[in-house]
Amino acid sequence: MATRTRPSSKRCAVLGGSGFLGRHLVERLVDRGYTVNVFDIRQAYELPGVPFHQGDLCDRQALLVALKEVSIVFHCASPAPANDDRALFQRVNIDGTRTVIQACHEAGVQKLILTSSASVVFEGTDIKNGREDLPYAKKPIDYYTETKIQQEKLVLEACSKEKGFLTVAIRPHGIFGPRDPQLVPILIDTARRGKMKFIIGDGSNLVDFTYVENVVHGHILAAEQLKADSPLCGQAYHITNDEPVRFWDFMSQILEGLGYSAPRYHLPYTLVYGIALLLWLIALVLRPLIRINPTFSPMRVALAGTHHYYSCARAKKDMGYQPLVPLREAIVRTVESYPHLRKGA
Ligand SMILES: NC(=O)C1=CN([C@@H]2O[C@H](COP(=O)(O)OP(=O)(O)OC[C@H]3O[C@@H](n4cnc5c(N)ncnc54)[C@H](OP(=O)(O)O)[C@@H]3O)[C@@H](O)[C@H]2O)C=CC1
Ligand SMILES: CC(C)CCC[C@@H](C)[C@H]1CC[C@H]2C3=C(CC[C@]12C)[C@@]1(C)CCC(=O)C[C@@H]1CC3
Repeated sequence: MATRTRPSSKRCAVLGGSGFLGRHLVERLVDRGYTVNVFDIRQAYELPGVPFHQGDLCDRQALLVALKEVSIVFHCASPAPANDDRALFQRVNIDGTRTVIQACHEAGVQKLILTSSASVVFEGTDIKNGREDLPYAKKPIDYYTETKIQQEKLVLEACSKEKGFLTVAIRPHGIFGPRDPQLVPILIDTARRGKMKFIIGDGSNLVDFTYVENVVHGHILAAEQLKADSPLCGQAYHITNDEPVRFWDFMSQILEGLGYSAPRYHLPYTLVYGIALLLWLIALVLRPLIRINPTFSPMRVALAGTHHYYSCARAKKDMGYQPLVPLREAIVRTVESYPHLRKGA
């Protein structure tokens, strides 16, 4: 094997660095004095002093260029969860992650920080203050979750103190904040189409929504504290705002903040879930002829109608994690960042 110069511990690469979380991570890393390479299938922005490498993470040769002399890799690339393309999830989240691990070995990378998801343990039923020792979902609710589970296992199993390759998985939940392409835009689009009138269930279910800067903070802490003698090696960590909130109160605050009415009428959870499942099956059967993506997918209905909040005690204990931005402030900042989605804009 060719001799490699030892990479600086502040030299990193962000895979998926054009995405919502990835870009916030890149900006914070640059602020903290890291040298950052961005790798993504598309280039969404330019940042002075930040080289951009466009490529597919399934392409090992393309990855190797971006990983040259890098010591830390943050892997936060994934197809969007709303996508229903099983083959794409398999290719990117599973095969692609194998390729990332292999490329890290070849490039002499020392640490791999994976953005996993708290939903790897979610099966569509209540989770209250769930800890990381909950078993992976036996019946994952969609292809996204199924492949995030396999991806997390691959990364954590690759952790090897002997080889000097350390890995950790961060499991955020319900990330939101400026430039998020999912939560706020989908919510407002649904409201504009007159479909945000109903609360699914009794509205008392508690959920974690996590401000993007807190998720970034969790990733950087993990990278800085991941050492051969630390408890972080090969472990998964929930990173949340540590302030579970009623799902429908959170949605109402965003809606009202942007000038829309909050939903008021209740519909039984099982009825809505049954309809969502039926529509999903119809969409599956019709797929060869037409692609339909119903707004209320079974996954979204389950997320909207059950408790699912997670303990981040392990992250507090092992890496001194504390959310930096409280929920109330995070909602204000988020609402202010979407003037174009305000009612009447
Ligand atoms: N948003 C959330 O609430 C949560 C997200 N996560 C995880 O956080 C991570 C980041 O999510 P988020 O920022 O919301 O997602 P984004 O879709 O905004 O970012 C993911 C980025 O990865 C890119 N990408 C997709 N496929 C490939 C590929 N084959 N090669 C290179 N780049 C690729 C995407 O490009 P393109 O857009 O063109 O597909 C996109 O730029 C993901 O791993 C996700 O699973 C976990 C918990 C919650
Ligand atoms: C139409 C409304 C009932 C819901 C609108 C908001 C939803 C789009 C979001 C509410 C919870 C979010 C969420 C995710 C995506 C966006 C929501 C469904 C994830 C599935 C993103 C990826 C993950 O790893 C888990 C997230 C859970 C919460």
